[in-house]
Amino acid sequence: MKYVSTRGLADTLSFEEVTLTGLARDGGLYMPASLPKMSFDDIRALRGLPYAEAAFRVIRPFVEGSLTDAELKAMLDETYGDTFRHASTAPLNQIGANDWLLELFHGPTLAFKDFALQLLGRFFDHFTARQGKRLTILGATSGDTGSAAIEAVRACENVSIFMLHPKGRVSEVQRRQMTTILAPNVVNIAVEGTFDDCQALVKAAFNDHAFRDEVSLGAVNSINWARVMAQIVYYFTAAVSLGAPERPVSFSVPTGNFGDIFAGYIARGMGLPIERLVIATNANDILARTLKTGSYAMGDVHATISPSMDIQISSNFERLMFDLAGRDGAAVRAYMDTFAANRSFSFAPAEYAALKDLFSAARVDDKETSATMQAVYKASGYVADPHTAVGIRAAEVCLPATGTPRVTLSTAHPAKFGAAVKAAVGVDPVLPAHLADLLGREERYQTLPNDLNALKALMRAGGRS
Ligand SMILES: Cc1ncc(COP(=O)(O)O)c(C=O)c1O
Ligand SMILES: N[C@@H](CCOP(=O)(O)O)C(=O)O
Repeated sequence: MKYVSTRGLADTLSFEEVTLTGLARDGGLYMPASLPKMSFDDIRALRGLPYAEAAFRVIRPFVEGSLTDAELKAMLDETYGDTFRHASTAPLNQIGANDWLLELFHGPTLAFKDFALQLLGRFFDHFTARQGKRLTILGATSGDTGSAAIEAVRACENVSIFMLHPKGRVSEVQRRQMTTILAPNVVNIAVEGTFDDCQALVKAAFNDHAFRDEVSLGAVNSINWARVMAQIVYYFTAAVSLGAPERPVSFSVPTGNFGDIFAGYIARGMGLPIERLVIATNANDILARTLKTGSYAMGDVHATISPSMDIQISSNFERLMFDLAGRDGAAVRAYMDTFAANRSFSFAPAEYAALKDLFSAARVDDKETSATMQAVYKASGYVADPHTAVGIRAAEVCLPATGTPRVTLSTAHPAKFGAAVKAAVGVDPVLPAHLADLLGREERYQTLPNDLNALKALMRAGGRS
């Protein structure tokens, strides 16, 4: 499998190279040169398989030429074996006659990010050892990627990680999940700014080619194709559990950086019968507005009770733009240049029509999020986290109540957002045993202004200020 950049100017790479490269050198994101297809027979054959085996069948074509079957199998068995606390890894939980939650929070850091990052850590170990290379990871987090990435690489021999989070804008549990990991290869940085500022710093560091080569920069955000790839799998396992390929399924996906829902879009492109994909946003609604108007226009970042989605610039949207624009890198460059200059651009009419054909979208504010948490709790006793509640409400708004099953991705454990959950439903969600003493652990992190030079200096000094 070969990978091409959305901006059309960077080298075509193998899976191994893409995984270690992160952002393409032309500033774009890597995409598979063509999508592997799964026939209805292939999809049917996933029924009842252990998660790791289903993952093997879905992921195998994407890594072709970089990993042998035996290597991939071993990594998937390790990733989805003991590290997840639920026997079915990604269980479905029925909360209404036609409504299911796909619970993706049974991994070590209690959010869907573990599905991809536990695997990515193993790819890093394997490829850096094979190449005799060290990697300096620079990541940005609105709360969940950070802890999942740190957990995944803390024991990697050839990797160090610098993780940026927006100061005061992540929950206490999220912050502590990152800052209490005191391993020598982990540096946590609170940036005086928003998640978008953190993500812009990461991209600016990658676009500084001299610096990127000097420190051998790598990515754990969904900039890295391997992240999206791993997240494709659970769309297949959920859909076949509900009767696919004979019965189509719709998914509602709490969305920030557009990575998780983009994985659903890829699953559909591979042949999975997905009737509708719903983009569920909180008050940071750039994507819902884009669906309504055809213009992708930057707004202000609002702090919400679903803080992991407090994002305006959705990194992976560029991957969709690439497809909408007929995989024309020059067209994507023109859109991104217009966006950089004006903070907005408008899709050509045919592309806008295609976008609306592919996705629905809804904006769910904090009041509706809390009301949804209350309604779900009252109806079924289920305690949903606020991000999941955004997804549940968006499914209600965008999808018919009967017919095609509605599956909402449940992206985080409620205990990560205890204060918001308590305020909405009066229940104090309990952290699992391995995190029970989290609030008493020693924390270590540094604070930096939103400044690339300050960040580069800190990284050059190995995290010692
Ligand atoms: C709990 C939670 N839900 C949803 C999202 C949105 O996912 P994505 O950024 O892939 O759209 C995030 C962060 O990315 C998250 O941490
Ligand atoms: N919500 C994310 C933001 C980063 O998204 P990513 O999927 O690109 O890593 C977070 O929790 O950090």
